[in-house]
Amino acid sequence: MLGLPDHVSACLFDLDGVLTRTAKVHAAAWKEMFDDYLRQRAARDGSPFVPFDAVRDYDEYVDGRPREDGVRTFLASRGLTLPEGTVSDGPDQETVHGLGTRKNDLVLRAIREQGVESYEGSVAYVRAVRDAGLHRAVVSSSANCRDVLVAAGIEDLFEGRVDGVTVAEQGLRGKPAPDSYLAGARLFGTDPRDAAVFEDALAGVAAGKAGGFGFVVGVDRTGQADELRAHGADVVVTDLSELLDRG
Ligand SMILES: O=P(O)(O)OC[C@H]1O[C@@H](O)[C@H](O)[C@@H](O)[C@@H]1O
Repeated sequence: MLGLPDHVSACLFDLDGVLTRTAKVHAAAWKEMFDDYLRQRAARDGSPFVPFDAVRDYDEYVDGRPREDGVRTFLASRGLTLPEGTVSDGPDQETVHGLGTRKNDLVLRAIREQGVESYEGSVAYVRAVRDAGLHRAVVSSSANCRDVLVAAGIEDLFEGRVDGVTVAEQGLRGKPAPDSYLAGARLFGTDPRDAAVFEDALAGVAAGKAGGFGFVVGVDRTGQADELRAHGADVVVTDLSELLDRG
C-alpha cells in the first residue's frame, strides 16, 4: 500500500522539491545571485560572462547540498575559489559565506512574498506512512527547513528533523555524503537497510545510495529520471501519490 519493501520501518523525506514546492525558489535565487556575481567578476577581469544554468549547473553542483557547499562546488566548476569568510558575513562580502548570505536573502524574500506550498501527493503519502505506523523524519540540507515546514503547515506530520542547522552544529558532511540521512535513521534507532529515502536531488539520491539505505525513491520533478536512476534511485516517480497507487 506504500509501494515500499515490507521490512521498511522508517521514511526519511527531503524537503525542497519533495515535500514543498521550494526547489524552484532556491534555483531562481541561486541563478540571480551567481549571475550578478559572475557579471561583476567578468567586468572586473575583462573575461566573458557565462551565466549560471538554472537546470544543469543547479542539478549538478548546487541542488541538495548545504548552502556553502553549493557556493564552493559551483565556483570550483568554473575554476574559481573565494576565501571562506565567516557565518556572520553580510551580502557585500566577497567570500563563500557572503555569497551564501546574498542567496539566502533572496530566498527569504521570495518565501515572505509568495509563501510556501506543499505537494498534495506528498502530504497524502506522509499521512499514509503515519497511519501505517512507520517512523517519519525530514532530512534536508536547508538551514531554513523548520521555517519552511511551518510556513507549509506540515511540521506536525514528522517526528524528527535533521537539517542544515543540525549539519553545521554536528559537523556532518553534507549530501552527497550519507551523514545527514544516517543521522535521520539514528533518530529512530533504525538500521539504514530498514529505512527508505525520498529525494529529488541527484546529490540526495547519491547520499541514500552511499548510506546503504534499504530503498531510495527518486522524485522526478524536472525530467531527470535517468540521472536519478544513475545516481542510485531504486524507483523513480513523478509524485509520491504514485507509490500509493502501486499498492
Ligand atoms: O540555503 P538553505 O535554505 O540553507 O538551503 C540549502 C540547500 O537546501 C537544499 O534543500 C536545496 O536543494 C538547495 O537548493 C539549497 O541551496
